[in-house]
Amino acid sequence: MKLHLTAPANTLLEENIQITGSKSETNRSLLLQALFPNLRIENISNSDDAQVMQKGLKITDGVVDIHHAGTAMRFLTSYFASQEGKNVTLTGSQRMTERPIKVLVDALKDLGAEISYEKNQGYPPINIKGKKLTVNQVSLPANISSQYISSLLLTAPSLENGLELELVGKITSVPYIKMTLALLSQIGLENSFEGQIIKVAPKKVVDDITLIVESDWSSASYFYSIIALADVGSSITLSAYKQDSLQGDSVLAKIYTQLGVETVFGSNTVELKKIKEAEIDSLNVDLADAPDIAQTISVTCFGLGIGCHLTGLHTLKIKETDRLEALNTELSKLGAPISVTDRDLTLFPSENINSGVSIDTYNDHRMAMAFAPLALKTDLFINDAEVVSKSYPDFWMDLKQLQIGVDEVG
Ligand SMILES: O=C(O)C1=C[C@@H](OP(=O)(O)O)[C@@H](O)[C@H](O)C1
Ligand SMILES: C=C(OP(=O)(O)O)C(=O)O
Repeated sequence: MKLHLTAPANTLLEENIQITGSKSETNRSLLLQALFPNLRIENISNSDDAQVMQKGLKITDGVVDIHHAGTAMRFLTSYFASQEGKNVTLTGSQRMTERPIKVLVDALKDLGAEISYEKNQGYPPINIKGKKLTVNQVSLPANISSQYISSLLLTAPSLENGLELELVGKITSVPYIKMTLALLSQIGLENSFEGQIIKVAPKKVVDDITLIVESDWSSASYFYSIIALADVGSSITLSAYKQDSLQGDSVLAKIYTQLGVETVFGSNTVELKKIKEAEIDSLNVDLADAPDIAQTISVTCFGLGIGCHLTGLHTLKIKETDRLEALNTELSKLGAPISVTDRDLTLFPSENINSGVSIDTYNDHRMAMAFAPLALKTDLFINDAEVVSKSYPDFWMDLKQLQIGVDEVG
């Protein structure tokens, strides 16, 4: 599906939007619910990634296809490795077979797991024969993906002797690890994170607790971008959000103040208000803790005509696509003066935005959603726009609610 996006007649916006639950919190909660069936979950994400996770958790034998869902791939690996009697092959989309999993598989093998590669060493598909894991200490590199660590931590409480992880090297995407531990704490599972060591105690039963998933902050980023590009005085209210979020991407509230957007927290809402034009020439941010908002921020800066220097992007090359290359290619098509390395992105200030450009999305939901706000500045096309369903199936409907023109073209 190719979409033509055009500016709303009035770029002074005022709207309320309900956003689906965080896919990160949902997929963690679902795994915990599989281990402790008396847990309840509210505000579950309606994303594809949450659906494949739900389906995957029900399978005991045979092939589990998790499509593009990185969290499902990684979280289910530890889960199945520790489930005695289950024998599954975990696979996914073509891109998933290019996203590395060796660090996690090596750690699980050190704990006694039986896992083998079905095609390329170090990559899905993998075959897992579930076993009782009794070894409880392992070390693993922490600078490639935090999902390997969260995966081990989520399964840890169900292991006979719990788990002690030693994280080697600089730890990346730290808030996601803290989110995992916070959810364990919410259901009464003892854990600690000191320096490079994380410990989780074993437990067989937990109290009847309801986990309430906060709405997705990465999804909120596209509305931050829209408000930053809209007229001063515009406002969008998003629900359901809270100030003490578990999601690292809530750092958006702070980052976007530099782009003229104020965030006002209500009892379960955030109101994003454009209070002034951005007063900086260039935005400098380290996104090692919030890699998923790199695309949004670079496109906002381009739309505002300001530059940016985004660092800490070393994980972007192994996500749904090589996001650094994809941003370089698509922003260049729009006329942006941009350069990327394998860990940072620099955009120079420029006034010109080419119109009528077709943005390629590379099977990456965030490519589609990050470029969409540019419709406030110029008309553009989004190729394969259905990719948004990976995390935010209602995205295009919600844009229409803002009176942005969203029209399917042949
Ligand atoms: O644990 C999670 O829910 C996630 C961790 C991050 O991945 P990395 O740790 O690989 O950066 C993030 O990019 C991804 O969207 C979700
Ligand atoms: C990187 C992402 O997802 P995952 O790694 O879970 O596929 C994302 O949603 O931006």
